Amino acid sequence: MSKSKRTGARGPARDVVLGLERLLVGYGEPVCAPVTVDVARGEALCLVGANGAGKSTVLRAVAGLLEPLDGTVRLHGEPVDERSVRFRREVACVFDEDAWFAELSVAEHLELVARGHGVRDVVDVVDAELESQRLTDAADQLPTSLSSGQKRRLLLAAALVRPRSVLLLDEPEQRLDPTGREALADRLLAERDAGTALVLATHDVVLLRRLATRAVVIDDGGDGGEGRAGGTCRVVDADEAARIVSDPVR
Ligand SMILES: Nc1ncnc2c1ncn2[C@@H]1O[C@H](COP(=O)(O)OP(=O)(O)OP(=O)(O)O)[C@@H](O)[C@H]1O
Repeated sequence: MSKSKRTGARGPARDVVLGLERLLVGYGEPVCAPVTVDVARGEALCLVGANGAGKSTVLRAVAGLLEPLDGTVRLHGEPVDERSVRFRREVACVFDEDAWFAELSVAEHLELVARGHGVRDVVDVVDAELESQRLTDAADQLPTSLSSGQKRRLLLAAALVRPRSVLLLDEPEQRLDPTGREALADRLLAERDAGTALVLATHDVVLLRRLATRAVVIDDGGDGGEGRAGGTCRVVDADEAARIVSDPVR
């Protein structure tokens, strides 16, 4: 695929949605070097790096779930505030969490999320997403009775039945079989091309190659993630990121 196709809306008319400015994250101590990057409508920024590099921690700060140690995250130029209605309306997250109401079925969960976000035609929207996630046959099951891959697809469905301009995903490929990974890549590509700004942590080079417009490579400086003295966060193009993920010792 040509670079111009993959870079989508990048260019003079970029409409920046998210801005990370010398964002430093961690738990008391930084887990990685500061990161400065922005993401526009129709772009997908991938966060790549070894286990423990800090990808989820950066995502949590972008989602407003973790106070940065330093620097800022801005949504449409305003500092991120997870409590703000605009932020919650615009930002959908797919994190690795199992938070289900024990007594609600798969379909009822999705209907609750869609209704809570003011979606019209809730039943049609939920049915379409169940179909897209291959969960139609499981619509009446309780989420706790789903397989781990099905639970993952339910989390994704919950983010996709509601309005959003930003989609944050933490290793969305986890626990999906090859068919599920292909479907995920197709779905996220359509999402990106519809104008959503995506930020995702991933180890999946296929997803990276198909989806990324740019990437942040988080490198712990070879110290196994304990110290950050030699660590870097580099913004690279998608091809460079794919090379690094395919061959991490380079
Ligand atoms: N709640 C926490 N409290 C303290 N340290 C944490 C916490 N969560 C993660 N860490 C540490 O922060 C560092 C970065 O973890 P993080 O989960 O962000 O890495 P990651 O790049 O997402 O890794 P992976 O690819 O394994 O998912 C690790 O050293 C981890 O042990």
